[in-house]
Amino acid sequence: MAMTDPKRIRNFSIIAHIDHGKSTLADRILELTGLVADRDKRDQYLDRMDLERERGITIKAQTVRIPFTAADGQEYILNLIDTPGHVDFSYEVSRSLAACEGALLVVDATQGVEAQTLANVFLALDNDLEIIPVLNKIDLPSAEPERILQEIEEAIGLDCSEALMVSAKTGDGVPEVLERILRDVPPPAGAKEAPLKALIFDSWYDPYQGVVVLFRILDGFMNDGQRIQMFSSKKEFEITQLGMFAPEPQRVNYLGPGEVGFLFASIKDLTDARVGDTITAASNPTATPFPDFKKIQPMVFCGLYPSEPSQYEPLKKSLERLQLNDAAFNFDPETSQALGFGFRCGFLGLLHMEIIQERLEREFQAQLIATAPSVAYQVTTIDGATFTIDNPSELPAREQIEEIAEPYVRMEIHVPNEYVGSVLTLCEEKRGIQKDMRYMTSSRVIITYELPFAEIVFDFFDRLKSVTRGFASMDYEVIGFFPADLVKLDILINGEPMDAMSTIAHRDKAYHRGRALALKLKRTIPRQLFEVIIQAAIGNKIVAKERNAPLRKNVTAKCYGGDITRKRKLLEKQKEGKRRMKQMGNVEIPQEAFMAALSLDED
Ligand SMILES: Nc1nc2c(ncn2[C@@H]2O[C@H](COP(=O)(O)OP(=O)(O)OP(=O)(O)O)[C@@H](O)[C@H]2O)c(=O)[nH]1
Repeated sequence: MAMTDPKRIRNFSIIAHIDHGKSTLADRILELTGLVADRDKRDQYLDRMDLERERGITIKAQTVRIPFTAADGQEYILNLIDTPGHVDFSYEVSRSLAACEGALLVVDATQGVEAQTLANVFLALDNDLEIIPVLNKIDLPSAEPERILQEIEEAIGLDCSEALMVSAKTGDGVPEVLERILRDVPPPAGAKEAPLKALIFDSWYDPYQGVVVLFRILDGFMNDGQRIQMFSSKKEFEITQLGMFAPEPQRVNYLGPGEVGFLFASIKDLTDARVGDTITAASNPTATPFPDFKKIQPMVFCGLYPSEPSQYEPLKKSLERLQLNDAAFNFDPETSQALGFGFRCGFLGLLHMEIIQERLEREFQAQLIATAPSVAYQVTTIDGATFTIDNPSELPAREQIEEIAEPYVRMEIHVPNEYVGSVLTLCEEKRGIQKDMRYMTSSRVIITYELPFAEIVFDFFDRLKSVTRGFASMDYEVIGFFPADLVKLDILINGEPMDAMSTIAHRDKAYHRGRALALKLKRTIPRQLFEVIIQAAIGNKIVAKERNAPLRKNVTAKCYGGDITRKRKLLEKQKEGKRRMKQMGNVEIPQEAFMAALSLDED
């Protein structure tokens, strides 16, 4: 096979707010170009993992090479590079975009510009991409193409006079999308003679082949069998297989400038092929790697403990396997006085954490106790040492602390104007500092706040959703650590400190939180055969005390006169609860109690 002339290549992504139809449009494109025959067709071909399909989100970037005969009779190669669709993965999105020259900006014609539409557009503009506006779902009676086009022009400043109107569902307008990509997305401009320079925009672990690396060549070319070097670590590997997804993996002997492909090189560790790194030739390395390579840092942490000590080793193995496939996830052994031996795990954000926890339970059937998530804090002690803690129980004693700094995010919230008041109230309650508020259109407002990340970890998204009836969309990025007046809030059960339940709170809120948490725990921890005293403490000061009276009779005796269904329900519920109980001393504590800190404000 001859090397493809870069003039005949177009590399593009699809960017959109969640649910605006990115995956559906990708499916129609594959179908239209004959890549996925009807009988193999399954919806949302690009979302390969079951979990992603169930949740309807795209986590791992996937790419497809699409041969396409244009109206002018010429053969072209379109490389569609899929991007992850959630804020937690914005670095991965930006690296996928860096591998392209253009992007289809898909906007739902019934919804308009949302927070992640804008965030993704900015990432695309940062990467100098040609942006093609595409209005989707025009088959729906509620579509308002005129209004939405105006919104895009006003909010983004993008010329929409030639915007495409499509229905990814029916396929209407999709052929025009392909022709437009050929016309407007510039072909790649790389130098064939220059040293090899390729960008890693995705990588994952395959149990049979080791690490699979997806890359885009900027300059030079890559041969099967070649020795390559990872620029950041200078580690060298020999390519054992070079290929491309068409859409199934297909082996090739070489790839040239502008091409997108995958390689295997007996790489065992995903951290040796990080997204954003530059691949070059071991014999003749490039002097100019891709800029902005960064090792992504986890921002949210929680403890994961086996519910039985005998499950420690299996849990460790499961975590190791998950880590193989996710360079952004990390874990270290930790010991809790209350929970015993377990692991401190770090995630990019809350969604990432949920996904990992779900995968653990699903794929490895591990029984877990997860502690409430926390952010990292920077602590400076009076003797001048500064360090980061990712577990509230590690906070030194008050008298040793000079300063505690917590991470802040800058958040943009898009909301119809009737909900502005509720959003402001919520952000103020969460210690936010308003930075900006402007009308995007006469009825939609963009509110910008700086907020402590810790406050977001505690139930912010659910609250935002409920106060705006689901009409708000948001996007955020971490902007740095800032000092705050923070204290540790401890929980004691029958006088024993429960280190796994410690949280860090702002001094102004700690007292109220302590009381709310104690009350919530009283409700969550089932009554036992003896009295259970639940206390909340700040330093040595007890700020709340609740008491669960001992259980005297059989639980079912509590049920009203012989209502058998209710009785059965209660018993089933108890059984369910049993699976996730942790014996602490002699008190049985259910999983929900460890998460109690997350939803205090609703009560
Ligand atoms: N009526 C109509 N529905 C559509 C159209 N395109 C997509 N949908 C529906 O909109 C929903 C979201 O579409 P997806 O393609 O999953 O959206 P997405 O942007 O890929 O979502 P994420 O993967 O979560 O980012 C699905 O239920 C689709 O069936 C369209 O043109 N018309």
